[in-house]
Amino acid sequence: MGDYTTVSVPSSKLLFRQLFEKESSTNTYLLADVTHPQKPALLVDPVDKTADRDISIIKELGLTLIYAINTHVHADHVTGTGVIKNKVPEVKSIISKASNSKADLFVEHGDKIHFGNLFLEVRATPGHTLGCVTYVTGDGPDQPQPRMAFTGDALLIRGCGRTDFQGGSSLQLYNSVHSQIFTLPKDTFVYPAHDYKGFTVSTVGEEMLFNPRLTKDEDTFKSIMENLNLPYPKMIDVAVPANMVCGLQDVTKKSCEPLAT
Ligand SMILES: N[C@@H](CCC(=O)N[C@@H](CSS)C(=O)NCC(=O)O)C(=O)O
Ligand SMILES: [Fe+2]
Repeated sequence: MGDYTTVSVPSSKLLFRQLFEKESSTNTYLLADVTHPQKPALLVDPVDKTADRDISIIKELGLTLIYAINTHVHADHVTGTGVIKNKVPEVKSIISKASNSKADLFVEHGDKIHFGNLFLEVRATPGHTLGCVTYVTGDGPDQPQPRMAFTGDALLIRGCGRTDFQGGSSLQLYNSVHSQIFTLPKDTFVYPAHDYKGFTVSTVGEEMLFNPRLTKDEDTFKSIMENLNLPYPKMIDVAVPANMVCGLQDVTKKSCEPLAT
C-alpha cells in the first residue's frame, strides 16, 4: 500500500473518495483496489467540468483508472467520461444496456465490474430513467464491509430522483428501491449521485426509516412524485444528447461505438 489513507471505509483494500461538482451538486466516487500491484481504479458518475481534477488525484495517488462508469443518462450535466477517455485513452466507459446510449461496455442486472480483487455488482433500478442502475460493492470476505450502494438518482438522501422525463415511472422507481436497495443489509452505505442539502452519505436502514417519499405506500408515493412541480434541469437539452454518446459529442463518433454487450 502507499502512504495514503484508506480510513474512509473500514476496508483494508478499498481506497474511496467522494468528490463533488458544485454547479450540478453531483457526487463523483473514486474507488480503487490499492493492494493490487496496478492499483486499478474506477470513477462512478464523473462530470466533464471536474474531470481534470479527478484525473489529477488519480495520478497523485498512483492509481490506474480503468473504468469511467455512469449510473444513468444524466439530464443536468455532461458526463466526464468523454473528457476522461480523450485524456486517458485506455479507460473504458460503462453504462447500462437499458440506457440505449453509447459506451465502450454495457452492463445488465447481475453483472459484476471487477477492479483488482474488488468488484461492483450491478442492480437494475429503473424509474428515474429507464436505464438507471445502482452499483453495489461486492459481497464476500475480501470485499469492503459494510457494503456501499452507489444509487445514482434512484435513491437520494431523504429523497429520490424525479420521474417526469427520460422514461421515468414512479411505480417502477418505488419497486426498484424497495426490491433492489431496501433489501440490502441495513448498514449498507447509500452514496447518491446528487445532494442538494449538504448531505454526503446515508444508510439503507436510515432511508427505510426516514425517507419522506419511499417510506410511504405506493399510491402516496405516486401522488408525491406527480406533484413535485420541479422545473426541468437547466442543461437538459445539452446534457441528454451528449450523455447518449458517453460525453463524446465533440469528437469522432468512432471512439464511442459499443464494443461489447
Ligand atoms: N435544478 C437542477 C436540477 C434539479 C433536479 O431536477 N434534480 C434531479 C436529479 S438530476 S436528473 C432530481 O431528480 N431531483 C429530485 C428532487 O426531488 O429534487 C438543474 O437545473 O440542474
Ligand atoms: Fe438524473
